[in-house]
Amino acid sequence: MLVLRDVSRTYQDGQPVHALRATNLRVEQGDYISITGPSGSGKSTLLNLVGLLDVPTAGSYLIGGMETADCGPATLGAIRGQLFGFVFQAFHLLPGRTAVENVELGMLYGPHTRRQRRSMATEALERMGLSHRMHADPRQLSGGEKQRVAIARAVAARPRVLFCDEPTGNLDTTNTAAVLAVLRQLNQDGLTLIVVTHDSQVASEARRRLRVTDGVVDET
Ligand SMILES: Nc1ncnc2c1ncn2[C@@H]1O[C@H](COP(=O)(O)OP(=O)(O)OP(=O)(O)O)[C@@H](O)[C@H]1O
Repeated sequence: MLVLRDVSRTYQDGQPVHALRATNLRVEQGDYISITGPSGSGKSTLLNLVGLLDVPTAGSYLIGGMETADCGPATLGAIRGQLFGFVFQAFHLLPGRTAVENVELGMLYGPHTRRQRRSMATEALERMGLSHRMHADPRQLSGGEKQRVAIARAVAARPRVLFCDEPTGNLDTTNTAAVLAVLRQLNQDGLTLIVVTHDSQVASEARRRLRVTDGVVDET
C-alpha cells in the first residue's frame, strides 16, 4: 500500500541535518508497526514523511502505486485527509467543546454533512468505549479518556492508516493499557497502525518493529 524507495530527508536550515537516510519500507494493509529509537534519531521525520506531513528531499514514495512526488500540495492534502488519521502525545482537544463536538470538528473540512458527522462521531466514541462521556468537556476527562477521544477523532472518517506519535507519552500505566486495547481492536478491525514510541511495552504490541538510529531504519 505504502512504498518508500531510498527516501531521505535532509533539513537545510543552517548546517545540513541528515535526519533520514536512504530508507526502504513497505507498509501493507493491516500492518501494526512500531518505530523506536533514541531522541533525535529521526522517528518523527519518518512518521511525517509516510503521513504526508512532509516531503522527501530524495527518493520515491508511492501510495497505492502513485508517485507522491508527482502530486501537488492539494492532491497530497486530499490523500492525507482521506486515507490517514493522526494521534499525538498532547491530545489537542478543544476545551469548552464536548467530546462528540471535538470528534465532529475533525471532519469539518471533509465531505460529510452535519448530521453524518454527528452519527460518525457518536459511533467512533462508542467504539472507544466512551458512550457515557459523549457530552463531557475534555477538562473533565482522564488522560486515557482524552486520548481515546483524540483517537475517535482520528478514526471517525474511517481512514486506512492511523499514525500515532507517542500516543501514551502523557499517560500512566492504567490509561496506557486502555489506549493500547483500543489500538489493538482497531488493528484487528483492519486499520493499519504506525506508532512512534519510547515505551517498550507499547512497541511490543506491534507485529513489525522498526528501530531508527542516526537516520537509519532497521526492521528488528
Ligand atoms: N525542522 C527541522 N529543522 C532542522 N532540523 C530538524 C528539524 N526537525 C528535526 N530536525 C533534526 O532532525 C533530526 C531528527 O529529528 P526527529 O524529530 O525526527 O527525531 P525523533 O527521533 O523523532 O526525536 P524525539 O524522540 O526527540 O522526538 C534531529 O537531529 C533533529 O534535531
